[in-house]
Amino acid sequence: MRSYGLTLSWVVEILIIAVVIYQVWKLLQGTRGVQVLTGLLIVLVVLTLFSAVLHLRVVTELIRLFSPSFFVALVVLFQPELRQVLAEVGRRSVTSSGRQQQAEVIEHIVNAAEICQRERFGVLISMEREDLYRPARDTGTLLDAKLSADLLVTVFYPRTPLHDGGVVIRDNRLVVAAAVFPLSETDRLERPLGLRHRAALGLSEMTDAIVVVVSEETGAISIALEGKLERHFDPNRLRARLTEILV
Ligand SMILES: Nc1ncnc2c1ncn2[C@@H]1O[C@H](COP(=O)(O)OP(=O)(O)OP(=O)(O)O)[C@@H](O)[C@H]1O
Repeated sequence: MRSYGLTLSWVVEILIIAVVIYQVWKLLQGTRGVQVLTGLLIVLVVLTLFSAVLHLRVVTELIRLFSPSFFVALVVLFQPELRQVLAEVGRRSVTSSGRQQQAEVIEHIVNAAEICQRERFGVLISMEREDLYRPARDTGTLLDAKLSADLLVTVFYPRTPLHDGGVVIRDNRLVVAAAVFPLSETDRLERPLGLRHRAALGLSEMTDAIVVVVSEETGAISIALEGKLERHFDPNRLRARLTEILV
């Protein structure tokens, strides 16, 4: 019986391409680039059909020449979305030891926030993810110490040299303390919230960091994420929310 050349590797290849196309399509739905992509594809398909039917040799040759640039244009056009997908793949492939480490980091932060809330110490903690905010390293004091709740409470103890400003945590290291974060220019910050919260918000607008704030004045715990301030956490809710975002 003729197999029409359909080998197992063909089937696998077709399946891979179908899955990739479906995932890319799902991801791009609703993004600003999808109309441009649809437009480009329509133009390309119509031109290819026309040139095939009418034997337009020059147009066919031009399409053949410019097809590779089309894929480069796609990468440029969807650079933010592609970055997001790759980051997501990276996050999903976090090993169980990575998850364990993140759970420990969260525990240190929650314990420190609880103590600082009780003692009314102002706290500003950035948990870095993909993006690295270089100015924090330039303005702050480099520590690169293993993270612990005690270390955080010590750093934010008032009237000590490092308590002013924010700390940056990457993985399970406290990288820098007394760092200056960018201030948000939003006019939607509620009245009693001042510069500490504005700095948390500012950093979350510029990077993908999760920023935890404890108010010196009220002890209220907040999270700044993607330019939004989530407020009124107690330690348990803070643990649950950070776990939801990170683990
Ligand atoms: N750009 C910044 N980067 C890092 N930390 C900052 C920045 N601006 C202010 N801070 C911190 O915030 C403190 C001032 O807090 P301020 O009282 O204005 O803010 P707040 O949001 O009202 O905080 P709280 O509720 O704790 O009083 C500063 O002493 C400093 O530690």
